[in-house]
Amino acid sequence: MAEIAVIGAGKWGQALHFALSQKQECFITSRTKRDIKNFVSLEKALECQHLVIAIPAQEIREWLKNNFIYTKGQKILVAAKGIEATTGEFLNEIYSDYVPEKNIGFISGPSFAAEVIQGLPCALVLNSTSKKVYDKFKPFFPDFIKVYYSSDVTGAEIAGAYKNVLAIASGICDGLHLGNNARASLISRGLVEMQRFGKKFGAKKSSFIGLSGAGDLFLTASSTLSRNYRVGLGLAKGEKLENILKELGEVAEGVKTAEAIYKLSSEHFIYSPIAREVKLILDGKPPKESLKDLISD
Ligand SMILES: NC(=O)c1ccc[n+]([C@@H]2O[C@H](COP(=O)([O-])OP(=O)(O)OC[C@H]3O[C@@H](n4cnc5c(N)ncnc54)[C@H](O)[C@@H]3O)[C@@H](O)[C@H]2O)c1
Ligand SMILES: O=P(O)(O)OC[C@H](O)CO
Repeated sequence: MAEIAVIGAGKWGQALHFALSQKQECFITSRTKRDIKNFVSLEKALECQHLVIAIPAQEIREWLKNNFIYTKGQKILVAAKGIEATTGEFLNEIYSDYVPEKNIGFISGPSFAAEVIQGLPCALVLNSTSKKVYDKFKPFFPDFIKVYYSSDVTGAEIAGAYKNVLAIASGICDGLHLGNNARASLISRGLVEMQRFGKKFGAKKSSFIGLSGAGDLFLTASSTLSRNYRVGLGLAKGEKLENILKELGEVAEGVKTAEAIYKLSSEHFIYSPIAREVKLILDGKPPKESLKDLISD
């Protein structure tokens, strides 16, 4: 029996499959058949003792409900970064109905799939309340990926999801040609904002200044390799969200996560001005008006 399989063959699933195939055989599966080495059926993938699930945040509840059978005590790594918009639930809350906490971990940190799939150096954090999950998965990773351990699942999840919303804001800022000063201010205020949001849910401060927070935020909010940043660029040009997403053809988790953060911030009275303006812009507010409101706040 193979040891490890990736479920979901999008950009990140394929990059993780490439990385995890360096030291051992690694299977991959997805809902549509792909021409990838070691592509197998879902049934076969689920027989593996170690699973890496790279299905986007907004889809995972339905996918788990319809496809997931947890009978073998598998160890699971969740590779998505997002918060469910309809409920405001974090991924660890959704997965808790299916997988015991001691057998699940969450990947975070700056990691563009396009670079990982070229074997370029990368540092990730494996977040789990059980260090045994880290101990199991760490040996599977290739030498070009350094994997750190953290027990702060909530902090890593919030940081990874929130930075996508801030990357949209940063894309808008650059798309409006507001300059480097403005972008640096936005990113640093964004870091404070996500930390404040995380505190409300019991996240550790240290997660926000490390790889999961600042690391991933600096990466995503300053590169056109980021889908979320590119959504921001399109919005600044006045393009319709629907068209931007169609052209992107890949998931930009920040779009739905902005809704989730807006909902959670309203319910828990958290001051989240940047995420709020991103949500309003996604709903049609002109970006220049948002800027005025942010500065005068
Ligand atoms: N691409 C990156 O650089 C990167 C890096 C780190 C984390 N992530 C995160 O990983 C997740 C996946 O991103 P991606 O880059 O692979 O996106 P993608 O758009 O390239 O692929 C998404 C994949 O999910 C599958 N999928 C979508 N809905 C599904 C459903 N209902 N059932 C089964 N499969 C479904 C699609 O078929 C596709 O293969 C996102 O949460 C993203 O934020 C991406
Ligand atoms: O392309 P994005 O914006 O989904 O970002 C990808 C990763 O999360 C970067 O770490």
